[in-house]
Amino acid sequence: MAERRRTETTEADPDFLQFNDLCCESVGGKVVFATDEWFAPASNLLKRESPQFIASAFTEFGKWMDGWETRRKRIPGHDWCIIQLGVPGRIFGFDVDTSFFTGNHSPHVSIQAGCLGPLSTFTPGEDRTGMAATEGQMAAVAKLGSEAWPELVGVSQLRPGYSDCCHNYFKVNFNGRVTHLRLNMYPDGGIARLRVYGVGLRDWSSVPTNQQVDLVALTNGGVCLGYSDGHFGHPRNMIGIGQAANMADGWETARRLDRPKELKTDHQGILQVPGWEWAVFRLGHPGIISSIEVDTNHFKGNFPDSCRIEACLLSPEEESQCITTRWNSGKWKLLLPPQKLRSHRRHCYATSDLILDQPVSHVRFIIAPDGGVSRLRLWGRPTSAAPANQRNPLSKL
Ligand SMILES: NC(=O)NC(NC(N)=O)C(=O)[O-]
Repeated sequence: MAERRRTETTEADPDFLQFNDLCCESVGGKVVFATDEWFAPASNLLKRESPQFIASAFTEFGKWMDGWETRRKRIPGHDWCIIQLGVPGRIFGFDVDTSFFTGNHSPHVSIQAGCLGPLSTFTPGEDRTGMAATEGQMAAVAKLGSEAWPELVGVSQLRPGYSDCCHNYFKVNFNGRVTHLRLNMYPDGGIARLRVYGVGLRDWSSVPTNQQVDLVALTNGGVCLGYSDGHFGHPRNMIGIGQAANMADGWETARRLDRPKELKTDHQGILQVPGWEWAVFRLGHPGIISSIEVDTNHFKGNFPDSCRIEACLLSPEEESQCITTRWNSGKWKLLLPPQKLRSHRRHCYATSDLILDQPVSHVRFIIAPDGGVSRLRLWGRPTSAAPANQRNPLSKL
């Protein structure tokens, strides 16, 4: 039986793991080229789910592996692939996860970054019968000049995919906007997943100031900067693309242990409980929020009883202070008063439900007492207030 994995990070984990995965297939990331995909396709690198191992699974090419695995190279060179990020942005770190690749993991890796327009795919795809990508595909991809892209991770050793050492974390210090990555493995081998942690960077100059946009969306540069509990699902899932696929694609907390033995409600039917859970987001751009959507899709026996939303406008310096004080800022103002929530349902709040019409840059989403929410949408129009913070706000340095 599969082991239940802990979704929360620990103190020892790098801070960048809190950011969004910009290359996951669920946000539109795709592999556009790979030199070789003999044992397993490079698209597996971008799967959302954790890697699996099925001891009895074999294909006509060899052992079935849940990752990208090339053949043992018998010609000069090394294997590499080009990945198009689903959300272009700034990258703060990588996890090169070698789970289950033991004896066939790639011994070394490097990662380069490019900034270009969308590409169509050059991959060998299902054709794994050649020794490598065809000459035509190699010639087409050579025009990208990817071998000269800036290096975000220099040639580095990878640990094999045993459960206690399969995560190979690399911190990145690079200010540019990235659209594509070149992942090099030396000389060949297997990697289970590539996670690219960062914050989306949208070109706001092309967005008219009267246009309503979801200011917290991952695609628009929204990012979760703190939360009280993410036992079953990280709050950043709420700002993902489209509807949530299942409960794992939403924010879900553990059951709070301080719930009274006997529950009581107030005159609005809202439970009177001592505790709540919270998640703070920085918007992709400061703006005035005019409508809100809170979706409890998939959360049927575990939706929160109620929610409320606070908001404020913070400078980068104030943001840093808030992070060190766990967001106990005196600046929070109520945006959406407490609302009773319902099971597996989209709740839409119009301008008349909101009690703040000032520009804001950060929101605190509060649920009581606990439970799960699949999506949070904050529709509004961007204002000319200060641009979003560009450095890593969670950096411990
Ligand atoms: N037993 C293996 O995993 N062998 C090979 N890999 C696969 N996937 O079959 C290899 O040689 O790297």
